Amino acid sequence: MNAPSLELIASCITGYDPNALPVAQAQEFIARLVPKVEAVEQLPIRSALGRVLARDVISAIDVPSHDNAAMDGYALRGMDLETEGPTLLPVAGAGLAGQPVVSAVPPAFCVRIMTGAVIPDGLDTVVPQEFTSLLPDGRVSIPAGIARTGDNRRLRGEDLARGEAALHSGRVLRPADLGLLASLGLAEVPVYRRLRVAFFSTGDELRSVGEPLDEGCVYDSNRYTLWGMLSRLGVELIDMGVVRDEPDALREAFSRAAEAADAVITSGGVSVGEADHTKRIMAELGEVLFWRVAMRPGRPLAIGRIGRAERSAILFGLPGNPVAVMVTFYAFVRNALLAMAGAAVEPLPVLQAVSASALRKKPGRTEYQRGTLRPGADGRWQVEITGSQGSGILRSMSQANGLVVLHHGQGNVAAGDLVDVLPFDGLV
Ligand SMILES: Nc1nc2c(c(=O)[nH]1)N[C@H]1C(S)=C(S)[C@@H](COP(=O)(O)OP(=O)(O)OC[C@H]3O[C@@H](n4cnc5c(N)ncnc54)[C@H](O)[C@@H]3O)O[C@H]1N2
Ligand code: MOO
Ligand SMILES: [Mg+2]
Repeated sequence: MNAPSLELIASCITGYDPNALPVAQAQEFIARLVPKVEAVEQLPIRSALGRVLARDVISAIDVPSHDNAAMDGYALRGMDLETEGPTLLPVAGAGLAGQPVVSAVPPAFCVRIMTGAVIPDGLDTVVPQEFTSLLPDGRVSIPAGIARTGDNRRLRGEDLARGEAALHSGRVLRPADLGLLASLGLAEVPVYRRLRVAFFSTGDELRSVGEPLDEGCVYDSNRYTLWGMLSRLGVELIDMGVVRDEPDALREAFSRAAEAADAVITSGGVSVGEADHTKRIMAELGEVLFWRVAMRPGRPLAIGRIGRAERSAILFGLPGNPVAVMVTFYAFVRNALLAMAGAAVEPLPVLQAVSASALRKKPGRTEYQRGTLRPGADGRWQVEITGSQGSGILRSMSQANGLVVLHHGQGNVAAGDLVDVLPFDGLV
């Protein structure tokens, strides 16, 4: 991969300011920076759920392969329908799904037909049996005006015609897609190899769950939120644990991570404190642009590359504060990893909701507030902020079901104003 330098990418971004980069510019920068995996593997379709399709899938057959009935009833020729009075037709045979009518249907005859059965040649209309009556002489009676030519007929190729693209490369395969692939008779599909993502927490104060909590320490929660968010993206996870705020330990961890992974995510040590070595070590081993993104939470953020050119990994040095980790993941890392994995990244759904309270907001940065979305009595969505918004307060994140996005240029919000909300369900 021929990777341009970070400075070159940065210079392409208009009005680039490393001290207060607007979120949209940071996203653009990252989109230019990330390479896409190239290796492709062939997988049985069930194993491909959640994986990224690596080639367009073109249908080799018509689906369905024949015109067939959409209802249980009688198949007939539309031209035989009387306009005045009932239509009376003798029955020439029966067709079931998988057991077609074998002989030709004579003119002015109908056949008994079940849903999914092939419509015999020459017939074009299906009348549901509940609209008909069977006369003692064996003829079927269809009242006038209840049937029209072409009713209840599913046409050959109406789902997918031979030669049509069923799915495009970059598709993250969903349950309906597995069904669609199966309906084409495909047992396997080509998908990109899974993206490998290494992650670790940095900080002398961090203890892992299961360890005693020493004086002045906190449990490492970032590896759990990251694990959760990454798991939902379907990437291969390499959990490298907690790394102490020591340059040698960090050097060793970064080198190992860059060898093993396509992307490395760390939390902590990217600010200006005395133990904030992460950024410096990243710069020593790779190329780093340290931004103060104009956002809250998540202002300090180190993005770059690490390792040798031919085996370099993309680096996301996230701030240590637990909510900043999640917000920066949603704002930048999610889409970047999807793009690296070969996925066609779809814009996230944004809802407009009525803010239940006034919100203080300074123009000139993007703010993300944790909120609860509920349907309001007037049919509009309502959003209420979930308590303290400090970037170390995980509880208000856990209580929320979405992030209120207060945009770069936006100022204070009054109670009753409409705000944009990113529902968590769409996020990861
Ligand atoms: N003088 C300045 N100080 C700070 C600034 C600044 O601009 N100037 N920015 C603040 C902001 S905003 C953030 S966010 C943090 C980012 O700090 P670091 O990335 O250096 O992270 P740490 O200092 O290592 O930790 C910050 C905070 O988060 C806790 N933490 C860290 N890792 C974890 C973890 N895995 N699990 C749970 N909690 C974690 C850590 O104990 C600290 O309390 O800097 C501000 N300071
Ligand atoms: O980015 Mo920091 O999270 O505002 O505290
Ligand atoms: Mg710090």
